[in-house]
Amino acid sequence: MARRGLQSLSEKKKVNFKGSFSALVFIPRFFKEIWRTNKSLFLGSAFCRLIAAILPVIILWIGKIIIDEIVLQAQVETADLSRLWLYVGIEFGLIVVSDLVSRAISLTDGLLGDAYSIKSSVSIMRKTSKIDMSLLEDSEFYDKLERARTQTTGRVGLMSNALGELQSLISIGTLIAGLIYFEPYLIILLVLSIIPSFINEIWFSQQQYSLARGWTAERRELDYLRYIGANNETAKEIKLFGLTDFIVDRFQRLSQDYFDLNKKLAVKRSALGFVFNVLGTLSYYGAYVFIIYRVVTGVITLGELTFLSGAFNRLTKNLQEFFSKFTRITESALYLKDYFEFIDISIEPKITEDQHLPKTIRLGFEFKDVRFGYPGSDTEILKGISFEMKVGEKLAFVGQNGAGKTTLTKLLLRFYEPTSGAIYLDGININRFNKADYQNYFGVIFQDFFKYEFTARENIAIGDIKELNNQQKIENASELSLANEVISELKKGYDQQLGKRFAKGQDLSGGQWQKVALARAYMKNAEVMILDEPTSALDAKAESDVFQRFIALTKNKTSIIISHRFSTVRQADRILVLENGTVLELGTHQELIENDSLYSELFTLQAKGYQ
Ligand SMILES: Nc1ncnc2c1ncn2[C@@H]1O[C@H](COP(=O)(O)OP(=O)(O)OP(=O)(O)O)[C@@H](O)[C@H]1O
Repeated sequence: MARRGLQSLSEKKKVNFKGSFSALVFIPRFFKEIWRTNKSLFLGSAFCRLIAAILPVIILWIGKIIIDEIVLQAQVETADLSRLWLYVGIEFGLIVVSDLVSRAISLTDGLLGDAYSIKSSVSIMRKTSKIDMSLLEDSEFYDKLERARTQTTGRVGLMSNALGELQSLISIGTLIAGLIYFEPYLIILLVLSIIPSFINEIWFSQQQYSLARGWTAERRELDYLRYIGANNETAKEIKLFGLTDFIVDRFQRLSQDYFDLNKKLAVKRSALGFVFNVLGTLSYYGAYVFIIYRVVTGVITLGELTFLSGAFNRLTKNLQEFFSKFTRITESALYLKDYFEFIDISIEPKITEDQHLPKTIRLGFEFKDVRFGYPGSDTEILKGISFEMKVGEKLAFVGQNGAGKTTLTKLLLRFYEPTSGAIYLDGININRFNKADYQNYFGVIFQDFFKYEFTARENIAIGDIKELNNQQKIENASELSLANEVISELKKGYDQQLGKRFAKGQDLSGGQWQKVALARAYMKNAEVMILDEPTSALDAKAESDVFQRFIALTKNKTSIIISHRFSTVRQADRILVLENGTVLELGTHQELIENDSLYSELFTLQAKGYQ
């Protein structure tokens, strides 16, 4: 097999220098967000950093005064040490303050980081909920979402780094002022020592980001393999089908490629980093020799030597740190770009949603020559669907697997828009209504409903979450879906945690989960009910019970049932038979049986099976 990863890096889009610097424009907006997260913590952190920035030069200065005082007192006959002890006392005080301030910085950064992380995670969740399904299924978009989501800790790191950078800048400024005051020539050596490591840092972090970004899709696959390889939901099949080696091999192959590329880069970075560091040390010793020479020739004092060598040493370190932090900042700023681009995705509807949603349906829905293919796929799934669903009508969708039944409901629910043709509600194109209001019109249970690992009560209330505390409503809904039978057997009843993920959780059987999920559809008195294979996991008796209740409750209510069970389907007012994305037949059970086409064939086949 080709070494997919190694080959693919060069093929992947690389981010250039300009790209990484341009991402810095997001920094001010980032700080605005942090500022809004917690103003007092932000101010506290900024204040502490300002103190921390000017402390080094003051401490070095006091050190110089102490040395000069010692030299002076050693030369006089009757030494007066009182001033010396005062200076030592001041230095001690400054060291204590320095320690206190650095702890305060860690504390405020930690708290601010946590608060910001919560805020940005919430923003991502809220934004995701507003985004079209078609975008969420687009892999390029999904990668962006993943980068925005997984880089939360990176953004918190960016915050500390960026604030630290400002601190370093002030610190460097004060130290340089000190150097210039005594020995301006030392600046030249300083600049020389710093340039190589700066270039080194920028170049490598650029490569690192390119690698990480180019590999988003593969990392997503790795995460998925890691998930299915060690997960209680997949354990049964993995054991039974002996899939461990298959999954582990796939994981290892993919991660080895990434590891190799990363290793190559890390080794190069360390080796060159070492060489450039030696250059830095060399320039420090150059400066040191120069200063010693100046002391010996009597140009500067011993105290000034301590100050200058200390300041030079600190400066080279600070500058190196400044540049490496700077590259880390440009690197994280690129992730910031992903985050803001995600948050800024326009969710403006393509068509003005200018129509008022009718309180109740007057005429019904009409599909007019609806065609549709999923985004990113060339296959047309619905090929010119036209039919009417009158108000109060119970319609059943029937057809073989993949015929397009669920897709039809997804269009009705406006998860996707038809490629051509349109759907009308009381004669108005449904995309003219406010989407959230329109979707609120429906009570739905999906075929692939989600099993929320929440309590039973919450699982049901999800159908209309603002009614979470309305016990009566929850109980009514669970009676209709037969979920009450399941809940009465749970140790903690409605408060029972469901699923296995959390402590004291109790898992349910497929049919039991389905009853709980079905109750969601009953939570609101929706205008339209859609049940997509709601009873596939139920036993025959439960299915019949559930449907009797459904029929009674939805008398004169507009509803759609998708089912493969004809005992259920035949109870609908009319049945729409889909074949390969087209409407094959539409009529009552009796009409279709007499029609002697696909429906009557499938019905007879199933009826025989039950004999
Ligand atoms: N998100 C998607 N992206 C691309 N293709 C999809 C997507 N969802 C469904 N399809 C394709 O659309 C076709 C119709 O699927 P749909 O789920 O509507 O069928 P269905 O009639 O409900 O089938 P079933 O009885 O198996 O539930 C299938 O060929 C399926 O592969």
